Amino acid sequence: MTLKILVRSEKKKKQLQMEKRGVIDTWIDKHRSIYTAATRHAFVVSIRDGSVDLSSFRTWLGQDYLFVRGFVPFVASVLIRAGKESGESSDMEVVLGGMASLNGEIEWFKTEASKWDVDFSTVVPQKANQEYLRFLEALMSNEVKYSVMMTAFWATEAVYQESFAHCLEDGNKTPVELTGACHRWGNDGFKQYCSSVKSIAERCLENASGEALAEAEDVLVRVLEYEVAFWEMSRGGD
Ligand SMILES: Cc1ncc(CN)c(N)n1
Repeated sequence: MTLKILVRSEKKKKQLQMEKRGVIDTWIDKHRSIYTAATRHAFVVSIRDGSVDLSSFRTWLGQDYLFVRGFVPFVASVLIRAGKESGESSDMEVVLGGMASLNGEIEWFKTEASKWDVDFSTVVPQKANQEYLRFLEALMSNEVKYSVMMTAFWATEAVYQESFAHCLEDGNKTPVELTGACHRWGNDGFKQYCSSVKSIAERCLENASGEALAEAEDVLVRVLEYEVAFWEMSRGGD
Protein backbone atom coordinates (compact mmCIF):
# COMPACT_ATOMS: atom_id res chain seq x y z
CA MET A 1 0.00 0.00 0.00
CA THR A 2 1.41 3.42 -0.88
CA LEU A 3 1.88 6.04 1.81
CA LYS A 4 -0.83 8.21 0.24
CA ILE A 5 -3.43 5.44 0.43
CA LEU A 6 -2.35 4.58 3.96
CA VAL A 7 -2.78 8.19 5.12
CA ARG A 8 -6.16 8.41 3.38
CA SER A 9 -7.41 5.20 5.01
CA GLU A 10 -6.18 6.39 8.43
CA LYS A 11 -8.04 9.66 7.89
CA LYS A 12 -11.19 7.78 6.93
CA LYS A 13 -10.86 5.59 10.04
CA LYS A 14 -10.52 8.66 12.26
CA GLN A 15 -13.53 10.26 10.56
CA LEU A 16 -15.64 7.16 11.15
CA GLN A 17 -14.57 7.08 14.80
CA MET A 18 -15.56 10.74 15.18
CA GLU A 19 -18.90 10.10 13.52
CA LYS A 20 -19.53 7.35 16.07
CA ARG A 21 -19.50 9.90 18.90
CA GLY A 22 -23.01 9.94 20.22
CA VAL A 23 -25.12 12.46 22.03
CA ILE A 24 -23.85 11.37 25.46
CA ASP A 25 -20.30 12.41 24.56
CA THR A 26 -21.65 15.73 23.33
CA TRP A 27 -23.40 16.23 26.67
CA ILE A 28 -20.26 15.28 28.59
CA ASP A 29 -18.34 17.92 26.64
CA LYS A 30 -21.06 20.46 27.33
CA HIS A 31 -21.14 19.66 31.06
CA ARG A 32 -17.42 18.92 31.40
CA SER A 33 -16.93 20.72 34.70
CA ILE A 34 -19.55 18.69 36.61
CA TYR A 35 -18.40 15.51 34.85
CA THR A 36 -14.84 16.13 36.04
CA ALA A 37 -16.08 17.05 39.52
CA ALA A 38 -17.84 13.67 39.70
CA THR A 39 -15.04 11.54 38.27
CA ARG A 40 -12.03 13.33 39.82
CA HIS A 41 -13.41 14.23 43.23
CA ALA A 42 -10.91 15.09 45.99
CA PHE A 43 -11.82 11.87 47.81
CA VAL A 44 -10.95 9.77 44.75
CA VAL A 45 -7.80 11.78 44.09
CA SER A 46 -6.78 11.22 47.73
CA ILE A 47 -7.11 7.45 47.24
CA ARG A 48 -4.95 7.67 44.13
CA ASP A 49 -2.25 9.80 45.76
CA GLY A 50 -2.32 7.80 48.99
CA SER A 51 -3.26 10.72 51.23
CA VAL A 52 -6.76 9.38 51.90
CA ASP A 53 -8.09 9.78 55.40
CA LEU A 54 -9.22 6.33 56.48
CA SER A 55 -12.18 7.68 58.45
CA SER A 56 -13.39 9.19 55.16
CA PHE A 57 -13.05 5.78 53.54
CA ARG A 58 -15.07 4.23 56.35
CA THR A 59 -17.80 6.83 55.94
CA TRP A 60 -17.91 6.18 52.21
CA LEU A 61 -18.02 2.41 52.79
CA GLY A 62 -21.02 2.60 55.13
CA GLN A 63 -22.92 5.07 52.97
CA ASP A 64 -22.20 3.20 49.75
CA TYR A 65 -23.37 -0.07 51.25
CA LEU A 66 -26.74 1.55 51.95
CA PHE A 67 -26.73 3.13 48.51
CA VAL A 68 -26.09 -0.19 46.76
CA ARG A 69 -28.97 -1.81 48.66
CA GLY A 70 -31.20 0.99 47.38
CA PHE A 71 -29.69 0.78 43.90
CA VAL A 72 -30.75 -2.87 43.48
CA PRO A 73 -34.48 -2.08 43.04
CA PHE A 74 -33.56 0.61 40.51
CA VAL A 75 -31.49 -1.85 38.47
CA ALA A 76 -34.34 -4.37 38.78
CA SER A 77 -36.72 -1.85 37.30
CA VAL A 78 -34.27 -1.12 34.46
CA LEU A 79 -34.15 -4.87 33.87
CA ILE A 80 -37.94 -5.12 33.68
CA ARG A 81 -38.09 -2.24 31.23
CA ALA A 82 -35.27 -3.78 29.15
CA GLY A 83 -37.30 -6.98 28.88
CA LYS A 84 -40.53 -5.18 28.00
CA GLU A 85 -39.43 -2.36 25.78
CA SER A 86 -36.09 -2.82 24.16
CA GLY A 87 -37.06 -5.48 21.64
CA GLU A 88 -33.38 -6.41 21.74
CA SER A 89 -32.63 -9.37 23.95
CA SER A 90 -29.05 -8.19 24.49
CA ASP A 91 -30.28 -5.18 26.52
CA MET A 92 -31.71 -7.57 29.05
CA GLU A 93 -28.54 -9.62 29.18
CA VAL A 94 -26.36 -6.57 29.76
CA VAL A 95 -28.54 -5.32 32.63
CA LEU A 96 -28.84 -8.82 34.04
CA GLY A 97 -25.03 -9.00 34.15
CA GLY A 98 -24.96 -5.77 36.16
CA MET A 99 -27.65 -7.08 38.46
CA ALA A 100 -25.72 -10.29 39.07
CA SER A 101 -22.56 -8.40 39.95
CA LEU A 102 -24.48 -6.42 42.59
CA ASN A 103 -24.87 -9.65 44.52
CA GLY A 104 -21.10 -10.00 44.73
CA GLU A 105 -20.84 -6.31 45.51
CA ILE A 106 -23.03 -6.58 48.60
CA GLU A 107 -20.94 -9.50 49.83
CA TRP A 108 -17.77 -7.51 49.17
CA PHE A 109 -19.11 -4.63 51.29
CA LYS A 110 -19.77 -7.00 54.17
CA THR A 111 -16.24 -8.40 54.03
CA GLU A 112 -14.80 -4.87 53.89
CA ALA A 113 -16.95 -3.82 56.83
CA SER A 114 -15.37 -6.39 59.10
CA LYS A 115 -11.92 -5.46 57.77
CA TRP A 116 -12.49 -1.78 58.53
CA ASP A 117 -14.48 -2.30 61.69
CA VAL A 118 -17.61 -0.69 60.30
CA ASP A 119 -20.93 -1.86 61.74
CA PHE A 120 -23.50 -1.44 58.95
CA SER A 121 -26.40 -1.93 61.36
CA THR A 122 -25.55 1.42 62.97
CA VAL A 123 -24.92 3.38 59.76
CA VAL A 124 -27.61 5.98 59.11
CA PRO A 125 -28.13 7.20 55.53
CA GLN A 126 -27.02 10.80 55.18
CA LYS A 127 -29.05 13.43 53.38
CA ALA A 128 -27.09 13.22 50.11
CA ASN A 129 -27.56 9.45 50.06
CA GLN A 130 -31.30 9.67 50.77
CA GLU A 131 -31.79 12.33 48.12
CA TYR A 132 -29.88 10.37 45.49
CA LEU A 133 -31.90 7.22 46.19
CA ARG A 134 -35.16 9.20 46.14
CA PHE A 135 -34.17 10.54 42.73
CA LEU A 136 -33.49 7.03 41.41
CA GLU A 137 -36.79 5.85 42.88
CA ALA A 138 -38.62 8.53 40.91
CA LEU A 139 -36.93 7.25 37.74
CA MET A 140 -38.49 3.83 38.33
CA SER A 141 -41.90 5.17 37.37
CA ASN A 142 -43.46 3.80 34.17
CA GLU A 143 -43.88 7.42 33.09
CA VAL A 144 -40.12 7.75 32.70
CA LYS A 145 -38.91 6.95 29.22
CA TYR A 146 -36.63 3.94 28.74
CA SER A 147 -33.96 6.13 27.10
CA VAL A 148 -33.97 8.49 30.10
CA MET A 149 -33.75 5.66 32.59
CA MET A 150 -30.91 4.04 30.66
CA THR A 151 -28.98 7.33 30.52
CA ALA A 152 -29.24 7.66 34.31
CA PHE A 153 -28.21 4.05 34.78
CA TRP A 154 -25.15 4.50 32.58
CA ALA A 155 -24.09 7.73 34.31
CA THR A 156 -24.32 6.16 37.77
CA GLU A 157 -22.13 3.23 36.77
CA ALA A 158 -19.73 5.26 34.62
CA VAL A 159 -18.81 7.67 37.42
CA TYR A 160 -17.61 4.79 39.59
CA GLN A 161 -15.82 3.12 36.70
CA GLU A 162 -13.94 6.30 35.71
CA SER A 163 -13.19 7.28 39.29
CA PHE A 164 -11.79 3.99 40.48
CA ALA A 165 -9.97 3.26 37.22
CA HIS A 166 -8.15 6.57 37.80
CA CYS A 167 -6.87 5.18 41.12
CA LEU A 168 -5.25 2.30 39.23
CA GLU A 169 -3.71 4.26 36.36
CA ASP A 170 0.07 4.63 36.01
CA GLY A 171 1.72 6.66 38.72
CA ASN A 172 -0.86 5.86 41.41
CA LYS A 173 0.10 5.61 45.07
CA THR A 174 -3.14 3.91 46.05
CA PRO A 175 -2.70 2.16 49.42
CA VAL A 176 -2.63 -1.59 48.88
CA GLU A 177 -5.54 -2.13 51.30
CA LEU A 178 -7.75 0.04 49.06
CA THR A 179 -6.89 -1.56 45.74
CA GLY A 180 -9.73 -4.09 46.20
CA ALA A 181 -12.27 -1.27 46.04
CA CYS A 182 -10.51 0.23 43.01
CA HIS A 183 -10.44 -3.08 41.15
CA ARG A 184 -14.12 -3.69 41.88
CA TRP A 185 -15.17 -0.76 39.69
CA GLY A 186 -11.95 0.05 37.86
CA ASN A 187 -11.45 -3.32 36.18
CA ASP A 188 -11.68 -3.86 32.42
CA GLY A 189 -14.79 -6.04 32.67
CA PHE A 190 -16.69 -3.26 34.44
CA LYS A 191 -15.42 -0.80 31.82
CA GLN A 192 -16.74 -3.05 29.07
CA TYR A 193 -20.07 -3.39 30.84
CA CYS A 194 -20.36 0.42 31.15
CA SER A 195 -19.57 0.74 27.47
CA SER A 196 -22.38 -1.76 26.65
CA VAL A 197 -24.84 0.20 28.80
CA LYS A 198 -23.73 3.40 27.07
CA SER A 199 -24.35 1.83 23.64
CA ILE A 200 -27.87 0.85 24.71
CA ALA A 201 -28.55 4.39 25.94
CA GLU A 202 -27.11 5.86 22.73
CA ARG A 203 -29.23 3.59 20.55
CA CYS A 204 -32.38 4.64 22.43
CA LEU A 205 -31.42 8.31 22.25
CA GLU A 206 -30.90 8.13 18.48
CA ASN A 207 -34.63 7.59 18.06
CA ALA A 208 -35.76 9.78 20.95
CA SER A 209 -38.01 12.82 20.69
CA GLY A 210 -36.70 16.30 21.48
CA GLU A 211 -38.53 16.13 24.79
CA ALA A 212 -36.90 12.80 25.73
CA LEU A 213 -33.49 14.14 24.76
CA ALA A 214 -33.94 17.17 26.99
CA GLU A 215 -35.03 14.94 29.86
CA ALA A 216 -32.10 12.58 29.39
CA GLU A 217 -29.61 15.44 29.36
CA ASP A 218 -31.15 16.84 32.53
CA VAL A 219 -31.06 13.45 34.23
CA LEU A 220 -27.41 12.97 33.26
CA VAL A 221 -26.45 16.29 34.87
CA ARG A 222 -28.47 15.50 37.97
CA VAL A 223 -26.80 12.10 38.41
CA LEU A 224 -23.42 13.83 38.19
CA GLU A 225 -24.49 16.35 40.82
CA TYR A 226 -25.74 13.58 43.12
CA GLU A 227 -22.46 11.71 42.66
CA VAL A 228 -20.47 14.81 43.66
CA ALA A 229 -22.67 15.25 46.75
CA PHE A 230 -22.17 11.57 47.53
CA TRP A 231 -18.37 11.86 47.48
CA GLU A 232 -18.68 14.99 49.61
CA MET A 233 -20.23 12.92 52.43
CA SER A 234 -16.90 11.16 52.87
CA ARG A 235 -15.43 14.52 53.85
CA GLY A 236 -18.04 14.97 56.54
CA GLY A 237 -20.60 16.89 54.51
CA ASP A 238 -24.29 16.14 55.09
C1 LIG B 1 -22.94 6.42 44.79
C2 LIG B 1 -22.66 5.28 43.88
N1 LIG B 1 -22.73 5.46 42.54
C3 LIG B 1 -22.47 4.38 41.73
C4 LIG B 1 -22.15 3.16 42.22
C5 LIG B 1 -21.85 2.04 41.29
N2 LIG B 1 -22.91 1.13 41.21
C6 LIG B 1 -22.11 3.03 43.59
N3 LIG B 1 -21.79 1.86 44.17
N4 LIG B 1 -22.35 4.10 44.44
